[in-house]
Amino acid sequence: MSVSGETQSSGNSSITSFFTAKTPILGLQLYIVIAATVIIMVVILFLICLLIRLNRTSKRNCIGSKKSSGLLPLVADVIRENRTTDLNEIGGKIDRKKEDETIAILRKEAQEVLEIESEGIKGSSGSNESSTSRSDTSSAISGSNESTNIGWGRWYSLKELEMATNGFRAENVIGEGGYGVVFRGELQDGSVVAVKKLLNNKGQAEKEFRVEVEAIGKVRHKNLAGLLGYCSEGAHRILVYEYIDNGNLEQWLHGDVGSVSPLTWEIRMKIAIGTARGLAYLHEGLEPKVVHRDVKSSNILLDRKWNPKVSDFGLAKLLVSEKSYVTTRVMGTFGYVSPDYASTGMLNEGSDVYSFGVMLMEIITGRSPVDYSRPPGEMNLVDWFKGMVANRRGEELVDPLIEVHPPPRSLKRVLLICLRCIDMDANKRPKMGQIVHMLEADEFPFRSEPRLVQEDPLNPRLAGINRLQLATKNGAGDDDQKPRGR
Ligand SMILES: Nc1ncnc2c1ncn2[C@@H]1O[C@H](COP(=O)(O)OP(=O)(O)OP(=O)(O)O)[C@@H](O)[C@H]1O
Repeated sequence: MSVSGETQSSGNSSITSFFTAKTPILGLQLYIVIAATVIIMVVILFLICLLIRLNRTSKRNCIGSKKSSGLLPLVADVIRENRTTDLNEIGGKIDRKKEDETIAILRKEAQEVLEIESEGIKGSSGSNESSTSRSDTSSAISGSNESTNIGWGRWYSLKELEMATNGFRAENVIGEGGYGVVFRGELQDGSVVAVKKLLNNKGQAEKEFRVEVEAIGKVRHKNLAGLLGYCSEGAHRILVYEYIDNGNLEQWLHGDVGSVSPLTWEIRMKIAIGTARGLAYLHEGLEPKVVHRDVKSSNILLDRKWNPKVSDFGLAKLLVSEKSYVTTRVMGTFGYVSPDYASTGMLNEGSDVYSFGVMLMEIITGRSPVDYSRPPGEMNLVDWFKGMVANRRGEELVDPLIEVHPPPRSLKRVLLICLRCIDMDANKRPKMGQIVHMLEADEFPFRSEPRLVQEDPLNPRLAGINRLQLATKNGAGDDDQKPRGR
């Protein structure tokens, strides 16, 4: 018993001395080295597990997005993440729940457009000719070897677009912008499209062009002019859009429409809200978000029911979601570009919000952002507008061509929305989703269907502006749905 006890104690002491023996590692005792190694391994294992977990989550998100791709724009959780704390609204706080509802509605609207298209039903403009649906267009030349379905839309051959536009004839020209000429085109089945022939002075490579167009083409919302497809042959770069048949907002605001504008206050607000919805969808309903970069009245197309459709994605660039801005060449149109974007070239949604604010001022006043024909203090719309509001002369801002003035409370609210949009501090500007919500606030009495259709669209007072040429070419004179000057 005592021998075995001695043996045991000598065993214990040899184990102890083994573990307490000094090692070559910094002269530390063995048990300390073992303990440190174990701790390090546990930490490493923990980190590996964490990484695996994170990786799985991101893959799941990716798969989620991919599942929604194809025809469906990528709708991501980024909407929630993008929400800033800047929710102070005029006269109170924006209700977050309502804001959520707004985003949900935007998503639903996008989904509806896709469903309509996939069912091959005509678009929502109410006109037989306008808003040719993608399915219509797809079926237009089905059977042609040259046509290719590209998932979200169509690839068009140069030949069929030449045929559609009578060889890109001058008579088919709807208008010309900084990026090319827009033609009215009629496909073989009679459906009408807008064919935008890009200047391609960049000599953009086919692949680069295709990548950009593919990204834009998937975007669908009832307040966005939908891209139906494209053509890329040789040096030709052509975009094919749904045709919106009632001109653009600039023409209606600044064209010769007579002494009373067909754009009543209610119609103007309908246009403002629809435009805000389209932009909110670009900013908050897509992943990666899309900044338009050239929000202005000539890029707001109108259908016969005064539904606005934001057009011209030629300038739109996709933003990578991790970045809050991208630095790029300053683009946009004089008078609409936010001072921060112009001076730094830093682009984010706030630049669009500023431009939207200027456009809202234009909608209220009927004045162009820059008008050299006015007295010096009134040439710059933003400066004049701010001065008028500061001097409590808001009532005088309303376009004299608006026959029935808005209720003072509604007017005041919209004036203040304008001012918030053009805040010099880009971070203080509201998000487009918030603007939708503010514009739709209950105080506005324009929930009911506005006076949509006015009288003679061929009013000679409109003769100088493009829309009349458009209307005439389209045979719009026979359609009693079209807007009329009074
Ligand atoms: N999908 C469309 N349906 C009907 N008309 C269109 C369509 N897209 C553009 N237009 C019209 O074609 C004309 C030229 O448009 P475009 O977008 O090329 O130039 P812009 O907006 O006037 O100038 P910028 O290039 O500086 O944006 C405008 O009158 C516009 O209203």
